[in-house]
Amino acid sequence: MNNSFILMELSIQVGWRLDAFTLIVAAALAALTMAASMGLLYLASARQACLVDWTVAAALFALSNGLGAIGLHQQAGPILFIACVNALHIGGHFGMLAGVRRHLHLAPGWRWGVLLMAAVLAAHGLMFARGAPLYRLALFTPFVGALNLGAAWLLWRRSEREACAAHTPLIVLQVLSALQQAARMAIMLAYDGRPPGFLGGDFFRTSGALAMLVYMSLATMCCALIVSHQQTLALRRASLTDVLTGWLNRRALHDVATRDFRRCRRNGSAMFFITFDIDHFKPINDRYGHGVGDAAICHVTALSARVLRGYDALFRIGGEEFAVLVVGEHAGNVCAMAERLREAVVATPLTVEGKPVAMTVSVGVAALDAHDQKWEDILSRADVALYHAKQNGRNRVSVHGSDVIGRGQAARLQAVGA
Ligand SMILES: Nc1nc2c(ncn2[C@@H]2O[C@H](COP(=O)(O)OP(=O)(O)OP(=O)(O)O)[C@@H](O)[C@H]2O)c(=O)[nH]1
Repeated sequence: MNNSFILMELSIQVGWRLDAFTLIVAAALAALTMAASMGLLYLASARQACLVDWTVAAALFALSNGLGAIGLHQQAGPILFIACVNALHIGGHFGMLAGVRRHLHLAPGWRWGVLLMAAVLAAHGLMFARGAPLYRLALFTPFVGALNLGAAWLLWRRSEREACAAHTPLIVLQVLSALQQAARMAIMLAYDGRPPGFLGGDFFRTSGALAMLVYMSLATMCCALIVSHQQTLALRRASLTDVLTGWLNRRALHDVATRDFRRCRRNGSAMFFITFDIDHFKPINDRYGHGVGDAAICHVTALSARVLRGYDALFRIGGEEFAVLVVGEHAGNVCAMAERLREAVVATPLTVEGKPVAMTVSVGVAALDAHDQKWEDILSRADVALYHAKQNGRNRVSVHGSDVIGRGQAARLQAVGA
């Protein structure tokens, strides 16, 4: 049974009375609270731009309800007054969608929102819209429903896996809002614009104001939840990322490698570490200064990331030492990848003050072994191979374990250990 009918029944049995004017004032206050909450959250710390859209949306709702309360108090208003109430209301729903779009890194499209509000104002000039509230409801409900469902659909389709839980309440709220608007319109149409009383008052106004009050209260919570969860994710990402290169740090290495080691052990998949270190890096620092040293590190990581495209497990594990975790690849491909990495650094010198500065890297490769107890065992073998590459003249790839090297690569790569 529809919620509205349940409440009608209850109001008759229990004798509830909620007057529309009080409800509209309460909805305006709830909208003001949301505007203040979103605005303060933006100023206080979060600084997420979607908060600005949601502040504007809530302010439009507050204005719409405030004007609605004045109109109701004066019992009637000119059509321009009603047009402003409706345009602001639809603008508020557009603002909710704009905030969702910006949160998902899409353009908020406020230009379309302003056009929509202007079109709503202009539509009140039509004979049809000048008539009974039922006609306006029939005209505008599909737009509000589309805005509500559009926001829900975007959140559902474009949510990252780790943000799903925080997005779900707003998705549900937007869908319920669209359903509520459709149910309200259907009841109005079914009773030809004159349904029985609702909670002791006029159905059209009382149900609309009550729905608005509930929507504003819940939207405040849903939007705040999304923003605070986003902030938590950003902090977590920052704690796992190296500031200079944007590569993952040692803490992230521990999390990712522990998870992948267990999975590879279970599935019997291959797992490799490629470690590499910039050769003679200290002289670059000493000669050109730390700033150029930092640029050299970024130069090498950018080149490596291009060669290792598709592998996002790239780690900075020391000052100028890096590791790449590769899972499920053939040993031959991993060795070829390590060689391409070395070649890319040789082929692309760093430019300092317009002059090329040659750079090279030494690379070590090791694979998961049947006796390994932990991922650190593979990494330390890759480090042994890297040390071997350094000892044997640098600018070369050494692979731990001759069995890891394919026959085709044996000529170019050096094997270390058993
Ligand atoms: N600019 C800059 N230098 C760093 C950073 N981290 C470590 N270093 C420097 O990197 C240098 C590493 O020097 P070494 O370990 O002697 O290695 P190397 O000179 O590259 O020699 P080999 O590795 O043996 O080829 C040290 O001078 C560190 O101060 C950083 O983030 N930025």
